[in-house]
Amino acid sequence: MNGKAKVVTIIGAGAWGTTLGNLAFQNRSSVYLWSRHSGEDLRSVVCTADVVVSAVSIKGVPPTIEKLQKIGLPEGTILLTATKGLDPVTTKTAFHLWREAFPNFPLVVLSGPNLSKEIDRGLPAATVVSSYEKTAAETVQFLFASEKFRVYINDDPLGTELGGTLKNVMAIASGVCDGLQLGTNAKSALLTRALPEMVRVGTALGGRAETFFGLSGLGDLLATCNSPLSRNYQVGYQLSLGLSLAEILERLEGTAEGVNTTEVLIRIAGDKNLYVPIAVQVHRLLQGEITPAEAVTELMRRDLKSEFDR
Ligand SMILES: NC(=O)c1ccc[n+]([C@@H]2O[C@H](COP(=O)([O-])OP(=O)(O)OC[C@H]3O[C@@H](n4cnc5c(N)ncnc54)[C@H](OP(=O)(O)O)[C@@H]3O)[C@@H](O)[C@H]2O)c1
Ligand SMILES: O=P(O)(O)OC[C@H](O)CO
Repeated sequence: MNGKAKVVTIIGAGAWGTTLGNLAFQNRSSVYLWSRHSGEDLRSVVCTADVVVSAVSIKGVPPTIEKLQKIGLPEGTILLTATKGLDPVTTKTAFHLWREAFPNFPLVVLSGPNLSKEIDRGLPAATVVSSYEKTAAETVQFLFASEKFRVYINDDPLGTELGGTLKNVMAIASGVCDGLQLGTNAKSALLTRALPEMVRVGTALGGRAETFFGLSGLGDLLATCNSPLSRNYQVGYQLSLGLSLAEILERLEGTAEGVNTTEVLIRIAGDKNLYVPIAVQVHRLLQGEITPAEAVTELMRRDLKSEFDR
């Protein structure tokens, strides 16, 4: 299948699934946006699709995979995952879960600095689609690319996905930084130190270091850590105002994957002996063990070290 795909089924009618559906529709694809609440038969909309997109949050990935395994997809269907999270049970990324479940299907990751509300307004943005199968990546590239949405490809799906996943933890820290009005120097220091922390974890989990310096790593870090549109940033910002995590999540519009990702990341870091000082403080903050101000103090009073150590 070359050029623009004709039939796209998007599983998950949340903010991101809806935005991706609109992008594909504007490119003249036939788009089915499927939600658990739509009442539509999933089998009928996936079995006719050239591309099946999973735009569900990480907690929805295992049940979605289970449904599709029961249905059985036609050979050659391209699977595209747009989730940015870590599975709390296995600690795996969505790419890993999809790969294990559908080893013989072309699998593509989409990740980048993509705040859906900006894309919905028609503002220009760029993203990355990544796959070990270049033809599948190119098909997805043409499926979504437009003058408003520039789509790059690469062949590091894990690194691409982990950039988008790990930056959510940093976005919570960034929201705290802004909420406490710590200033531009502090924000710059935080984001600059966040990137090597992401690289350390991301490469330990199989991503390539260079990928984290691209759109799906640094690009998404900058977008999410600087925008009040980010749900993860909002969590950090509101924690800094003294709200409890439970209060924040109750009022939050949509999913903040970083809350779960932080917890899983701390487990991974413990198992693999990875140095993740920012994530540790975000975790303690989310657990209610320390205040936002104490988290900042803890980061500032660590042993002095060489800039490029560990
Ligand atoms: N919003 C963005 O700007 C953006 C951009 C890039 C990436 N992402 C990523 O895309 C993913 C979805 O984000 P979102 O913004 O669309 O979230 P959202 O608006 O909160 O929607 C949640 C989505 O997850 C699905 N879901 C939740 N629990 C599920 C379960 N138990 N079983 C099956 N499906 C379940 C929902 O499916 P139903 O429709 O069936 O309810 C819905 O599609 C996240 O990993 C996020 O990090 C979001
Ligand atoms: O609203 P957030 O924090 O999930 O961020 C949305 C996207 O991941 C930004 O690229």
